[in-house]
Amino acid sequence: MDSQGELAPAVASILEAARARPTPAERVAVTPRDLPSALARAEAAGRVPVVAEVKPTSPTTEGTDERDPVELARGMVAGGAAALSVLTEPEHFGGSVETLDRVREAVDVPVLRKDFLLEEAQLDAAEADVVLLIARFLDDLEGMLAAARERGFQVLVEVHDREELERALDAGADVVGVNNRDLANLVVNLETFESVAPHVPDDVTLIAESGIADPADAARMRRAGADGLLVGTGIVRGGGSVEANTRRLTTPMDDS
Ligand SMILES: O=C(O)c1ccccc1NCC(=O)[C@H](O)[C@H](O)COP(=O)(O)O
Repeated sequence: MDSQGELAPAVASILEAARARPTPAERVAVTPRDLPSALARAEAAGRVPVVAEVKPTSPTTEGTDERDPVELARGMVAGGAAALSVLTEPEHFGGSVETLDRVREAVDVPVLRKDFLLEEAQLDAAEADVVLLIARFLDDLEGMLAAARERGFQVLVEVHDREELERALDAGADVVGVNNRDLANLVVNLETFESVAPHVPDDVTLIAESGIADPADAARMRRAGADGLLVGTGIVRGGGSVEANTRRLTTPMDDS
């Protein structure tokens, strides 16, 4: 075990690749589309607020999705997604900054850059509306949060337990994601969100991440307090078209 706790070999490999990635010299400045408002608008329109993820592959997925990410993104928006997430990590998730650029150009909803950012200069690799910062991997979370906001980004701070939640709140996070995937073994368990959510203040936008496979899972996460749901696999590998899979999740069940 290291200072970041026990990590699955795939996660250690993701971090090693992130440390080795070259950083851009020029600083970006973005005018973001607002994520909390987009989630609220979806809810007001009677939809479950879903952030749908363009996720070509991952350490827990077989094969690579070769479909055009822009077509997938358009299908997700047509299916009612309030916002999108685009993986930009290339080595383990098949993502790219170019994909993010193309998707953001093609849609008008907020787009989250999903990556494993470890240092300030890595923020400058892409223009997105929201960037993900994973509390576990950032000793100076407050510094990275400030650096991201200075560039105009909104920030989703990801946590996995109450201790990380306290660090995120102390650092000033106002959008928090609780990831149901255990970084030690990559197993997803929706109880993770349920155990952390009650401790999140009401004025923080709260997102449930990972392992949401069907409308019953979505309703369960909403009942536990999620303002938004981040869904990748259930939409891109869900059996039907991406549009149909997204609509299935954005349509409330009777009890949600
Ligand atoms: O998805 C993985 O296999 C994975 C492995 C190691 C670290 C992170 C990983 N996923 C990142 C994510 O947080 C998810 O892509 C995202 O929350 C969507 O999850 P899902 O709906 O379960 O695809």
